[in-house]
Amino acid sequence: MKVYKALTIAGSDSGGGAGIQADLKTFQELGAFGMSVVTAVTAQNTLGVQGVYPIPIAGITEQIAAIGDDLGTDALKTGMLFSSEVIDAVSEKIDHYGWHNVVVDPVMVAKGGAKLLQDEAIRALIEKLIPLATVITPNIPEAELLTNRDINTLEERKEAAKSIYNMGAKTVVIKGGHGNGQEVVDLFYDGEVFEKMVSPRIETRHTHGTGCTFSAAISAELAKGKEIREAVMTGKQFIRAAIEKQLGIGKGHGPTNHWAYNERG
Ligand SMILES: Nc1ncnc2c1ncn2[C@@H]1O[C@H](COP(=O)(O)OP(=O)(O)O)[C@@H](O)[C@H]1O
Ligand SMILES: Cc1ncc(COP(=O)(O)O)c(N)n1
Repeated sequence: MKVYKALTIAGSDSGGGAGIQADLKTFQELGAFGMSVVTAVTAQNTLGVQGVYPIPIAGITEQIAAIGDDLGTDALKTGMLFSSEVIDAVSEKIDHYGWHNVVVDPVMVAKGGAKLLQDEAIRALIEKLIPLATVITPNIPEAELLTNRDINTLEERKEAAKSIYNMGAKTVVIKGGHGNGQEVVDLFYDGEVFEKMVSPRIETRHTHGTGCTFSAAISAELAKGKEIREAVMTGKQFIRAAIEKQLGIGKGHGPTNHWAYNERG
């Protein structure tokens, strides 16, 4: 049996809806062997983030080396990286191991408002990590911070996608979960064509971990050798099912349902 390996380099969410936990569940559902590098531990649930405990840099680079020197990986994603020091160290290691199929989810702020990336780290993201990205998946507020401009119209979103592409990412997907209207439009750009990936907007407050799950699904598909566009389409189908059949747990913004895509829950 061919084993497809996928790695997540991200923060831990004790509540299980986002971060490392969402990523590993997604990898499992899509048939990839999941591995993880924890960059920070968060005390978190559906009500918000109660605490952030960053892992020391040596602890992060040793976890990456443990994987790089033994198992290797077919694809990886990055999520919460927290500081420019972590971004520098992670980028250096990705380069060192020559890892391809790199999905960058430029996580900055949790849905409840807690900061998951320090302000000054945006520069490191642009200079070090984005040039290594096969796919980058900012939401609209993240795309605004990366490009230093407001995004209100589709035209402005296209301009932002071009600008992020010019920072060195091979493919840019600006997600539309934060917009409003009947449809959710994720804008895909590969340097040649723009494609609007459209699905009905599901009315719900249970969207904790949607970005994490979406980027993890893309990584699992890339690990299996799928083309980038196809991987993003599957990511969109996976997250749509997960939101549609959300679990209704927790007192606040609940997690999505990682079983739903395979119709097991
Ligand atoms: N209410 C919704 N209905 C349908 N799809 C959604 C909804 N909210 C988010 N999505 C999808 O989930 C993915 C993550 O989007 P988004 O919520 O913008 O990211 P983030 O979690 O990073 O803020 C995207 O593919 C988006 O289309
Ligand atoms: C550890 C961790 N990483 C990422 C997110 C962002 O979650 P979302 O996917 O809802 O933007 C989070 N809340 N916690």
